[in-house]
Amino acid sequence: MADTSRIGLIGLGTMGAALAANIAEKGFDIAVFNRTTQKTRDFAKAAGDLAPRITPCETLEELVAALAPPRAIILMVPAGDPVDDQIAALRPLLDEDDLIIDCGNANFHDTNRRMAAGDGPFLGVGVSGGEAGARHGPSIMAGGAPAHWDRVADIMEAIAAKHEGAPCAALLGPEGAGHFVKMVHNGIEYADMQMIAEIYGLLRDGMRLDTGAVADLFEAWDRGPLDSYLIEITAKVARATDPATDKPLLEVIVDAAGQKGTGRWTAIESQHLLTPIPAIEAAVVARNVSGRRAERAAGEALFGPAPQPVEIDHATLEGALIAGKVLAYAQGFVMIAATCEAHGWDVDLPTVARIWREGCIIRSAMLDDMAQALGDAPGENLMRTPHFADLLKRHHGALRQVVAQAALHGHPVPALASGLAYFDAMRTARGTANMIQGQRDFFGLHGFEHVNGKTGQHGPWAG
Ligand SMILES: NC(=O)C1=CN([C@@H]2O[C@H](COP(=O)(O)OP(=O)(O)OC[C@H]3O[C@@H](n4cnc5c(N)ncnc54)[C@H](OP(=O)(O)O)[C@@H]3O)[C@@H](O)[C@H]2O)C=CC1
Ligand SMILES: O=C(CO)[C@H](O)[C@H](O)COP(=O)(O)O
Repeated sequence: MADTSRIGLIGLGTMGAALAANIAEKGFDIAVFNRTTQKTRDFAKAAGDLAPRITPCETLEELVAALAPPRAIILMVPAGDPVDDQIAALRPLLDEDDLIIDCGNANFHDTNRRMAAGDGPFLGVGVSGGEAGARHGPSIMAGGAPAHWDRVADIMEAIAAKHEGAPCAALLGPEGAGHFVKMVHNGIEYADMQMIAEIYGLLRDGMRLDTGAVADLFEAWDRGPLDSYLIEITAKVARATDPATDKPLLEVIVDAAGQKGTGRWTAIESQHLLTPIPAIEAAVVARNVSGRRAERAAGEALFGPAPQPVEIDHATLEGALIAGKVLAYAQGFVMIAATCEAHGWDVDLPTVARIWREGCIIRSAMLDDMAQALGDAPGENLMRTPHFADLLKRHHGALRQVVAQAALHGHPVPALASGLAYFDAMRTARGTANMIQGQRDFFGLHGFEHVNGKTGQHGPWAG
């Protein structure tokens, strides 16, 4: 096998196959390998015009031999042990300057560990956009050493989505910075999806809209300030029919959401950092609750169904989603900033907003303004930047209406409610934690700070 391919890829699943075809289409010779050989053969057979650029390999040795040194090999396999196992199998076959690029949804702590191991050049690269994005232009969030990124930047930029001609791909920082940003991207994705699902619930159970009317509404919203990929596909999902039953597809999909870990990791990490991201956390919790189907049914049998009819005008629902979305993104950006500080990384938030503008699942027209706002006010919470503060001033009333009406009529809207609670808490100069400090001191003599500035103070119960 001639060592002529520019790059290798392991893992021809949903994402790997699409990414490999994208790479070949952009003119780079690629060698591919998959654990199950038949998949490699099927991929090569289906390659059509791209076949001359693709070298299918049936062993790792063949893959390594097919690559021009210094080699670069993408891993597109499930996060966790499969990545470690694949690295362990590959490294002995590679030269010491050959580069392994993990393009899966790795936990960034694992990426930090793999880089620190010093077994050879390594990049941790988050890829977003699902199968279609991987095939035609994803958003690419990389972490690692600039010298390693430079070796494959031309490929990554060629295959990435473009926004106004600029590639949605960037080296965001050292170590696991790319996988960290992808993780927070997914956390925002969870919140965005959950808020949309909550509004869908109000339309379905509160206002008795059929799926066609739901689709019409989301299509209309996609032409306004909410213009985004998730709103667009929400309309398409609502419009779809189940071929087996001819019913609306949404009626035959079980109401229990799956999850692969990135949302949960975001929530866990935020707790370690003491950085509040309640809308994202609420969305993770909502997925966990969704899985408790038998318990929910038992609750309904005991207490009666919660959701009651409610009338909320469409403009108010739209305004609530606008405010909720801004607050979810604001929480995600604050979390990225906090982590950068903790790890000594210097991830540029406007760059993150720009490379999310196209290709990724949370792409949204609002990200243009977010990139601008974060650039104009470095270090500021997005919710206090002039443009988004103005949006929140205009729409927090709608969010409040929706959360209040939902609560009064028994509709669970945890992400919207958490977004609102965050907004209210972050605009309340005098909070209520003085009571908590008093209680802590009462039962544990933990001490409190006096308003006169003296710390380590105690109440009259001490001593
Ligand atoms: N699907 C999506 O929308 C997105 C997924 N990702 C991430 O991309 C990665 C791949 O996801 P996706 O393509 O959806 O997954 P798929 O399940 O479609 O494919 C997984 C691939 O990994 C291979 N594989 C699985 N386990 C092992 C193992 N232990 N050792 C070697 N190879 C293995 C499979 O090979 P085999 O054929 O032998 O089973 C298959 O080729 C994941 O980290 C995922 O989180 C990132 C962005 C979006
Ligand atoms: O990374 C992605 C999108 O950006 C993947 O589709 C991921 O699987 C989504 O997360 P989950 O499966 O937990 O919903």
